[in-house]
Amino acid sequence: MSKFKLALIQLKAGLDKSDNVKRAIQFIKSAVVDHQASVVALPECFNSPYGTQYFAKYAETIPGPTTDALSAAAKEHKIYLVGGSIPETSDGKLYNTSTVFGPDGTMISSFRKVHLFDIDIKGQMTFKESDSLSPGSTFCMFDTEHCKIGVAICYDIRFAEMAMCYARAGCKVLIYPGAFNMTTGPKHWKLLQQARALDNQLYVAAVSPARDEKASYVAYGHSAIINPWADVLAEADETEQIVSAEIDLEFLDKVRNQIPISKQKRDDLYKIESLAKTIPANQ
Ligand SMILES: NC(=O)CC(=O)C(=O)O
Repeated sequence: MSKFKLALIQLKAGLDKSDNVKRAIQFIKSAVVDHQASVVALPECFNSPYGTQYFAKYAETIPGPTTDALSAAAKEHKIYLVGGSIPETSDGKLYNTSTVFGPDGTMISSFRKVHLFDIDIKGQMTFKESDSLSPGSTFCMFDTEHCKIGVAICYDIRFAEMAMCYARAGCKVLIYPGAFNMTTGPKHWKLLQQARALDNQLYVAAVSPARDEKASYVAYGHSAIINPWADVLAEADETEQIVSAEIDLEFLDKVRNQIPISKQKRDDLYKIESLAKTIPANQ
């Protein structure tokens, strides 16, 4: 069980929620039949366009119609399914939430985006998820017969500590449903995946919606799977498609044995107090 196939579905999500879900389910079948995937992931906000003006309108409870469809698909195809994310409504609040289903269709975990995407790059990209969403405050990791897999959403990939926590907890694959944009995507999307893969010597997969030039928020696309050596194993262009790659846990062990950084960490030094001791008092 040291090898398995991971497939990412770069879905084009439009205004019609039921059509988005229907097409996601068709693509899941194709990920299994055409790519022999046993772990499949959908993009961030796959049942709704991405934008603060849409979250309330498209939000559902969990469980709800969208997650019921995901559960049935996971059961039908006997796969682990990382259900991208959907706008979730709970106790009068909205969250950007990912759900994970096991091969029997049971929801085995869920995750609410913990770092909300609030940025302001004047004249290029201003976005304030916190205008409508609330952040989650727990992580999400699930066991498979292959390895532990961690899930986080989009902006969460910028926070190296979070990936490190997952790695230290034993995850060997991190899956990020995400929707970077045309300002940050070309510069940061792949670099961040490679950085997290290399920092933690694990596999990183990031799965975007396909690009829709007419949408109010234009997603970058380029879903990708990176190995622990930071090689790009698979990368989409901007169009709707599936990309897949083999996850090889023996290769991961080889990299970790060759460059054994996790055993060489100096946790005794990684504290602000250790800096204070180094800096002469008069500076
Ligand atoms: N959309 C996001 O959450 C993050 C993003 O686009 C970025 O970090 O850049």
